[in-house]
Amino acid sequence: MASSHSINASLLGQSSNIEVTAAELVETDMEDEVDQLDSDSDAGGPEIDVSGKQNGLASGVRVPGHSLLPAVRLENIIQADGVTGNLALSKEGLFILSVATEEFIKRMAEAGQLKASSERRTSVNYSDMAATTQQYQEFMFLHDTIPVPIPLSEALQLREAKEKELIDEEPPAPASRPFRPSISISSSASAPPKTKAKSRSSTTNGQDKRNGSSSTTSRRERRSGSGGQRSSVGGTPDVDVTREGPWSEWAEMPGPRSTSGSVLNGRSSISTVARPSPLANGHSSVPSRSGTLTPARSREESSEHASPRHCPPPPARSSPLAGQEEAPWPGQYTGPASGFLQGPGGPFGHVAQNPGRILAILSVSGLSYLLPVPANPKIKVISQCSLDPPTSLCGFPFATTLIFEYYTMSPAKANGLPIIDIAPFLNDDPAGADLRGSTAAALHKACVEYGFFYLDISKYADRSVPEHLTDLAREFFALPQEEKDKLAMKNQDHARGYARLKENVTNGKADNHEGLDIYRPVENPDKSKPLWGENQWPSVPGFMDRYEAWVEKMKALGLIVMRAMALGLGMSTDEWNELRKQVDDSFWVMRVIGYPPLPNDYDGFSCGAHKDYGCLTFLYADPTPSALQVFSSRPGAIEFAGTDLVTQGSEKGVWLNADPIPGCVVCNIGEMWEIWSNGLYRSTLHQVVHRGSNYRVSIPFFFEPNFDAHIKPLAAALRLQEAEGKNQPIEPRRSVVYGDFLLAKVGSNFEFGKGKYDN
Ligand SMILES: O=C(O)CCC(=O)C(=O)O
Ligand SMILES: [Fe+2]
Repeated sequence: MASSHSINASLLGQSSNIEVTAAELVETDMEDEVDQLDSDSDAGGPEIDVSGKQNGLASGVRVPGHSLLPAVRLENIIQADGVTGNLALSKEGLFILSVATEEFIKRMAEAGQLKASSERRTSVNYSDMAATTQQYQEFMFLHDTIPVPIPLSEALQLREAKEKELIDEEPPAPASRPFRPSISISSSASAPPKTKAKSRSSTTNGQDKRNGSSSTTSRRERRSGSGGQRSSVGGTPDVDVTREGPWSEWAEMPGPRSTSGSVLNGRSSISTVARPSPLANGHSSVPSRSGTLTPARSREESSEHASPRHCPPPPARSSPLAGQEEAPWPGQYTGPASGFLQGPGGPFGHVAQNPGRILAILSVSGLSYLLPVPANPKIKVISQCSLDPPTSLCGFPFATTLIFEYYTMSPAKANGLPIIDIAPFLNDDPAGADLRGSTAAALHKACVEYGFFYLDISKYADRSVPEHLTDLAREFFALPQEEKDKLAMKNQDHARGYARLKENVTNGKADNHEGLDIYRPVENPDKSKPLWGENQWPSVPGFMDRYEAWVEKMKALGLIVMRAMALGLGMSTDEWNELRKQVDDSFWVMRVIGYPPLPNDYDGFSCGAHKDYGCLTFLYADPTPSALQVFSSRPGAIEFAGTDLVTQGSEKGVWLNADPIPGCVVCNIGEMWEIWSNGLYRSTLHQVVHRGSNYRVSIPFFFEPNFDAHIKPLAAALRLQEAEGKNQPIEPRRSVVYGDFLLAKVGSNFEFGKGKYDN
């Protein structure tokens, strides 16, 4: 025990500036494990050759075909964790593991070094390593293992306040009562965040402003209350696309990682049992690059490994949804180590700020509690843990630390946004015709009802590709400001390039993000013409190539989805061919956006409420939860929201979290589709409110019509509306040439920067 404390202290503590991690406050019994590992070697176990000489290598030299990591060390770790059960790892398996581990060490060390050098330091310290788990998707799974340190005084204050709050909320149970951990969270804590209902006038061509006072535009339309009319479409198959989809794929995958008090050896010492998962044995699973946990083991197998010592089965009454279908939590796990203790709003700030994945720690000094799980149908207990033995830290007794994880119903179910698998449209296999029909119908329904949906592209694009793009984006955003400013939009046509933090203004308020806009290249570029300049690419190695490849992929996806939508609208082949001609040379735009956390007192949003003005947006975002919000006035959504109704324009509704789902992009339709569909499809308001502690990156790709496309209501949409309206002829409403429409928006940006454009 002492050994781990001393290691922690040496890592974290400077006598003048003592820092502790949240994990230290949540004292665990992992010291036992550390001691045990140490004692392996102490007791004459295999010598650990840290020099690599065991492999005949000079220290520190990586030679292909050899590993610096002694196999015996890896074997010890694997055996100590019981990772492979009774199965032995072959020599090759072990070797590959050690090579991969070396690669991991290298990458993480490089990431830490990058952070240190960005602050002009020569030594990489703890906080640099902790920062990597905030900044790089591939290390985010270590979020709780290497929590960002907070000052001791702050941590103690938070803990004290938290304890006081808990004691105020519920009296301790009689001492004789059997220990039945539970926790009380006020129901308001589980409700979606209250976002300010912003009062904005309804403008048809809302203008964005840059630099606060300017009259320039960003690439978003800022309209409120001007959504497309909702109408249901008769005769369309009513397909429920909120299917298991990726959920079923993940059913065998671990959900959120068990809260780990472990700091140094990276092994979790806390187990979960309420929802059987490979984590039930208390081990950190092997992460994929996305930070999701990959090894899929059967439920039986995982419960076998459950440690009864740490994992009492949940009380029968623990879950108000007991017996209902268990759904794994797919999003990025946000552990108490940072989110809870450091989240805005102090203790429970995390809870309030992150509905959907509520975690709570109850540290009790010598008391047992029976606190009722709130009778709130939105809350489902997914795991609980108790830690023993009783211990103390910094003089504070910790008789028992309880950790509960709650989450509201799975986001797809909670937010109701459909998940649509595009796979049937990836080929023309005649056997897939039925599936294509139902997918097209599902798309139609999603566009009528929400204007937003998840597009499952897991069979189309490897997840690692956009993940890598976010890493590249982080590299770019981590550059010194003056480097980024070299790509300023004003150096080109005022549309292509980099916009600083808060430069983009929505609804009169500066957005708390920075971004890089890349547009479809044009022939004969001329930066003196709006939109007609050249793209400005960061010099980050690989950036341009990787992003260009993604653009190609997304352009092709645009055509695939358009075809599916044409089918959903009941268009004939000829009609589709006509529509295709309007989008086959898309004047696409790609944004790379970086969002620092929104300051608590910030009078604005990460990205204010707006509608996208083009055709289709495919949004890939890192796994940060509770950032992108979609406005919905559907009755189901309102019911879910309870009292959190907000008014946007003339509509009452609710902001739903559109958290990322692995393998999916969030897709929404822009205003061009409102025109094509004569208002049948909705272009929906959305906003970003990123209150997490990490730096969020998103990469929306805007698949737009051709520059010269003449957009007007499609005959198929009018037919549908007429059928619905008992065959009364419907007047087409609006029509625009896309390029003119775009210039009207972005042109004013140009005028602001350059003086009036005169062609
Ligand atoms: O970052 C996001 O999640 C959304 C960004 C967005 O809506 C936009 O750029 O239009
Ligand atoms: Fe948007």
